[in-house]
Amino acid sequence: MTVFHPVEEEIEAPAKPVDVAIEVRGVTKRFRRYHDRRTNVKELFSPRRARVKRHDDFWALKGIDLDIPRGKTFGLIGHNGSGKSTLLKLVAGIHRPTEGTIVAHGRISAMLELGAGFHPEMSGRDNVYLNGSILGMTRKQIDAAMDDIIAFSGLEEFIDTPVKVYSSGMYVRLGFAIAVNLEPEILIVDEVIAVGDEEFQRRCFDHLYELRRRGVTIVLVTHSLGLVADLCDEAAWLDGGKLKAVGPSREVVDQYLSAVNRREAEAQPQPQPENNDAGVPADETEGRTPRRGSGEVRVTRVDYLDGDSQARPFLTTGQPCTIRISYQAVEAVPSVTFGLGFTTESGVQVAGPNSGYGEAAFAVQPGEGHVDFTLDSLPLQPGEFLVTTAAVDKGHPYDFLDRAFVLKVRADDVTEPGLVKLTGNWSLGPSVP
Ligand SMILES: Nc1ncnc2c1ncn2[C@@H]1O[C@H](COP(=O)(O)OP(=O)(O)OP(=O)(O)O)[C@@H](O)[C@H]1O
Repeated sequence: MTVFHPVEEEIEAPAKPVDVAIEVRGVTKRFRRYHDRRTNVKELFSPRRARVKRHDDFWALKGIDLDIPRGKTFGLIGHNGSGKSTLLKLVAGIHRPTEGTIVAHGRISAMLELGAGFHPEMSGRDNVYLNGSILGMTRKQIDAAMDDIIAFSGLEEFIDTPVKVYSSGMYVRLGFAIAVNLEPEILIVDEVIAVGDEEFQRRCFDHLYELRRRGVTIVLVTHSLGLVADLCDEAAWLDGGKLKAVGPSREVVDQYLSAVNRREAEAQPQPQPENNDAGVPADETEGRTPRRGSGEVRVTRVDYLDGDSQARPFLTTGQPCTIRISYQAVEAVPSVTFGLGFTTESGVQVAGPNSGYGEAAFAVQPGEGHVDFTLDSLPLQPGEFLVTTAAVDKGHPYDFLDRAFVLKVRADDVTEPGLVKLTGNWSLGPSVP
């Protein structure tokens, strides 16, 4: 699990900048993907077999230029397969770049794949010595750190057992305990912390914050964007092996989230009243949602519009939006109050706005029409909400559709805990000595 790299190979320490821990220059990485394309007997004996191409070149990284500042915590984000782990492995010296150079100014301690860097037949304790010596530490130095490593790992009872019997969580515990306690100058962590249990993860993060305070350069790959925004000073976004953005972590996370949302919106068909069932109540399509009411006015669909009045498959936290309730009235109804209910899958009622009773109620003419509920800023946080619609008059239901629609909410920036985002102003009062 833990791979330590002393200052060596292309990771030389020239008398160069003091403010950059890792310099990545024009780095590309090509992987050969081998495959046997002989799929039938005829092909197997064909003389042309020799000319069949047996591998593809795959460029996992393309022309990466990056400076990772010394003493900063740096996050790498991007889709699955975008090249994050490959870049970490190049920095850790596990792979060599196909083109370009990587120079690391400092002793690297890396926590990459589960089990890498451990000898399975050796005990946890002996693996600590092994990793420590690879890192260039003396036995005395390792002895001095041993108690802390064992305590941090919580593996007191297993430390003299061969690591081959460890669970994946135990590997992570020992690996992280070694990586952070052997005084790295540059710590590289690839997602593996996520394997540990809740309590251990919290301890890891506390320790990462502590290392950060001590000025250790940390490079982190994670899919937790909140963590990147919180813990990291800067971040880089990789997309298809290319560097898409680099800069202050919150800005990069926001750009990435916007792009993910855009992609999702493009991938999903826009609800079209004529040919799409997306906004049609479930009972109309599957006959399963409880519907009640006298039926003079019936809700026919719900659409979600963005601030430009465009129908969207989802709405965005903090952005202006309109929820459009379409209805059909079989006769003129002088007083209709329209209402919406938002409920989580687990049944928590989040909000229930209505258009107002009595004087404020709408007079509806026969035929089709719609009512808009418009918000300057959507307070719902990302997730899926079940939407109930109601068309009533002072307690008399014309139409009530219980949780018949789904509203998807996405975020363009980092979200807060909870179902809703409260916007308000904070101010500090006078202090009393
Ligand atoms: N040793 C290898 N041989 C061939 N292809 C590889 C090898 N290692 C990685 N790849 C390919 O390179 C691409 C980038 O992989 P990488 O693991 O760096 O992505 P990632 O951004 O870390 O993804 P994830 O978020 O899923 O961990 C992938 O398409 C992967 O299949």
